[in-house]
Amino acid sequence: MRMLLIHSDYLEYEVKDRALKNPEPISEEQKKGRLDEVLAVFISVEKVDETNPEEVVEKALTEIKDVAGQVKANRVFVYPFAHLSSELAKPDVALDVLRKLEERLRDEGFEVKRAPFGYYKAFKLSCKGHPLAELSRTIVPTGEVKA
Ligand SMILES: C[C@@H](O)[C@H](N)C(=O)N[C@H]1[C@@H](O)[C@H](n2cnc3c(N)ncnc32)O[C@@H]1CO
Repeated sequence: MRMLLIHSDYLEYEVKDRALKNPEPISEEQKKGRLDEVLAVFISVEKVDETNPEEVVEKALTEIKDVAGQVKANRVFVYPFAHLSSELAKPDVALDVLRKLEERLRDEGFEVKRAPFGYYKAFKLSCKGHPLAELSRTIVPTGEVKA
């Protein structure tokens, strides 16, 4: 899994078109979304993650909690983003991982939104620009090699 974490004044998105034959079903209200004062986490779920998705979710949770603690963010925006890796996991595995990560972040007390999966989306982001505002993390199941 590859994550790009951007501490932001806000992140907002608007669904434009489907990017997969079977995108995630969404309600009318999910077609647009915004969070202010948010840690935006752009995520590519990778093929290697398929060997142990549960472990990758927990490792991603640990990393996000660590960064959120450092930048003092209590809101997280989980944003499916297929452009951080050339070794993408299958969509059904990726969606399951992202849904589980969203759930676990909520368990830990974060206010969480997740952008819809399988769509082209317009988005606006305002990065805060402080030294920890732009970070990346690579996570793999134990025993796998980071590409
Ligand atoms: C396109 C661009 O504007 C938009 N932002 C986009 O990336 N859309 C992606 C993700 O929502 C999702 N998706 C599919 N596979 C994956 C994966 N392995 N990991 C994460 N997302 C995935 O399916 C879409 C097409 O790849």
